[in-house]
Amino acid sequence: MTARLYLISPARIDHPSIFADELRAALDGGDVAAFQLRLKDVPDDAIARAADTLRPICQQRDTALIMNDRPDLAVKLDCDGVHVGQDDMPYAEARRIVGPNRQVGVTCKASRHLAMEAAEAGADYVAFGAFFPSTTKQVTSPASLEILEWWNELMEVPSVAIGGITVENCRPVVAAGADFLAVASGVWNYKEGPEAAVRAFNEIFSAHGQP
Ligand SMILES: Cc1ncc(COP(=O)(O)OP(=O)(O)O)c(N)n1
Ligand SMILES: Cc1nc(C(=O)O)sc1CCOP(=O)(O)O
Ligand SMILES: [Mg+2]
Repeated sequence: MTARLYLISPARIDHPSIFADELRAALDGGDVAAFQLRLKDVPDDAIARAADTLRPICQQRDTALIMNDRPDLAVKLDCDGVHVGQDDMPYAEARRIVGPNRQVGVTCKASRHLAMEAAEAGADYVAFGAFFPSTTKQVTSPASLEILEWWNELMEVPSVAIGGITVENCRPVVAAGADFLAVASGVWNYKEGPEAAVRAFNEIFSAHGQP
């Protein structure tokens, strides 16, 4: 299987209806497996407004809507899943809140042990990072491609690679066997715009899948 794109939102969406046009454009660029609503330092009612505006766009394109950090809001706002980090809450607590029918993804940084633990507990995917310096988040755990290769050889649970991934630098990450590439800045700040970025990522993924 070749890689798929997992799009991460900007940390602030001040005008959901304006951002909706950007998201539509991005999803017009091609396949996007998931869109994570990753709003930081924003009140719950603003997260709810964004989710309500963006959910139908995701549903129309078959893109899973994933809530960051907050399993309670994933349920309340009818998201397809939640992503939790090591400082958010344990996997088991997130699963208890969202139930069996929503996805739970877990940040595993650059740790084989954390990833094994999450997969064995039932996580739907494990996220490794950061593969490159990021302008979105100050990253503290540089990850190397070997962890993706090792995981790909050994495990069925999908891997997500994150951190500073761009159209220009993504090829080795794809070749290492990541199932999903999670990208924020590399799409929203792409020189030719989000639609062109998603198209370019998908062209790289398809080319890699060719015999
Ligand atoms: C797909 C994906 N992978 C990793 C993260 C990072 O989660 P976390 O460590 O909880 O950091 P914040 O994103 O909450 O700042 C993610 N959000 N998504
Ligand atoms: C949210 C996040 N988590 C990371 C990790 O390493 O766990 S890196 C990161 C930032 C992702 O945005 P960009 O694609 O702009 O670097
Ligand atoms: Mg988090």
